[in-house]
Amino acid sequence: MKLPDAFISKYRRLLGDEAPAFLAAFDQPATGGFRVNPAKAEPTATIATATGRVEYVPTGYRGPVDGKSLDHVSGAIYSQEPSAMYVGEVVAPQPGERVLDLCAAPGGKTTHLLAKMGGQGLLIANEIFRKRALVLAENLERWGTANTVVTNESPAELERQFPQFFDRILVDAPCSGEGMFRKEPAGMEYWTPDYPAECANRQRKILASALKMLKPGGTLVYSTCTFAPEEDEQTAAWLLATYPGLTMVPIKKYPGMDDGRPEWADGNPALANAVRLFPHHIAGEGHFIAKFQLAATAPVRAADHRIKKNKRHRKGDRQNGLTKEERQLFADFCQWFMPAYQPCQLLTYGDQLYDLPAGLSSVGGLTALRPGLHLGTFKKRRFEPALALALTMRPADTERRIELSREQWRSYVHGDVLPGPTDLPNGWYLLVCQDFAVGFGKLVNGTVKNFYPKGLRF
Ligand SMILES: C[S@@+](CC[C@H](N)C(=O)[O-])C[C@H]1O[C@@H](n2cnc3c(N)ncnc32)[C@H](O)[C@@H]1O
Repeated sequence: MKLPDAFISKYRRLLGDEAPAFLAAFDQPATGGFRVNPAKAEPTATIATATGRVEYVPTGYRGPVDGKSLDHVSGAIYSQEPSAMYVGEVVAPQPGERVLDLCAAPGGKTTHLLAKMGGQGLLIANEIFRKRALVLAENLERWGTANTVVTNESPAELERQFPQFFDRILVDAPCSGEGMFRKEPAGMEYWTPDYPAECANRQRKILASALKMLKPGGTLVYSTCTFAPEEDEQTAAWLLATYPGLTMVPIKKYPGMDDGRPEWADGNPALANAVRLFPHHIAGEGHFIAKFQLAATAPVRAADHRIKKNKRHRKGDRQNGLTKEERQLFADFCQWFMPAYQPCQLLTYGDQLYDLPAGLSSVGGLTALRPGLHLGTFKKRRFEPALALALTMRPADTERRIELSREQWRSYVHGDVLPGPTDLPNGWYLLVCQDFAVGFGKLVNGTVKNFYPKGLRF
């Protein structure tokens, strides 16, 4: 790979004797991997093609991912290169906590955090760029999760809405991406000797917002996929120098992981608590991770978070934005399909019905692409369940299910109408293939009408 000359001389200077091995790693192929979704059936077909486990991530494997496979499309796996997987382990969110993933798209780390939270608590996944936020929403929908709100906001706007609110915050920052050069060599075109310092400036602004949202006693994880000390140790040093309430939390180092380099910043020995994953020491593309804890001194904010109500939904006989007719339609659907379902807080956005996770009383003040679990759409006098709901379910969660063969699943994701059982009553069914919930179908007199979203068909 033709690396920029200034990049080569910079790392020769920084790494000395190690530089040849570091630079040679850029000529090796990129490392692939995937994590398994613990909330779904085991993706045995993809695991069978794995080349090994990721030693430091219980759900992590090395190996290729087929983006059109049943395992991927049903959200049983997420494709992620191995060194990026360590970030979720370091954040280590607990079930029931409030977690913010501030720079979340396309969602690799978010899905990892969600898996660790086991469906309990609240996760806000934010992305500043709308197009990327839409991809994030789609990836999280496939992973299948009820306790997530996807927002498309600037860190500064979120900071106004969530003062001292979160137990854990991840800032997986936009960076100079030197660890992505192998996978996406085009990234080198943006690289100049000054680029890391420009990125560092932006990172400091994002981190300043993040800290305003962290509860006293809470933890902040800062990570990048670059090797540049300006963004890595020097940003961590800036945090410690600027916020006296912050201390660095030591991160466990597995074989092949390096300490942070205090000498690449202001010499503060605490910086050694950070971790560096270098591609010439451990198989992966490369990452820097630092973890901080905020002192538990300031008063903690009250538990319930209130933001403006969505004005659209205050009129008439509406409760939480639902008309009487809509409430009835959804109750009828629940009775038929999921009688045990206990919604947290139903809420409508136009004709879309969501279940807002506990801990938020509304998302009216935010640009929320997914204000919780997308349950479905109200059409003229009927309710149509959403793919997102199907993908949060285990087949055993409903008796209204129809098994598809692998060939039928291929026809389903292609958008075809399928032959169905003739001995079942008409109505909505969860379609299941090899223990994975794959979507909804409507059985009408022995035919399964296809409700797989048109934009996802292949
Ligand atoms: C390294 S990527 C995040 C990757 C993601 N965490 C994952 O694991 O899939 C950084 C993200 O920060 C976003 N970003 C760029 N500028 C930003 C800003 N000023 N504030 C917040 N996020 C920003 C980028 O659009 C990008 O999606």
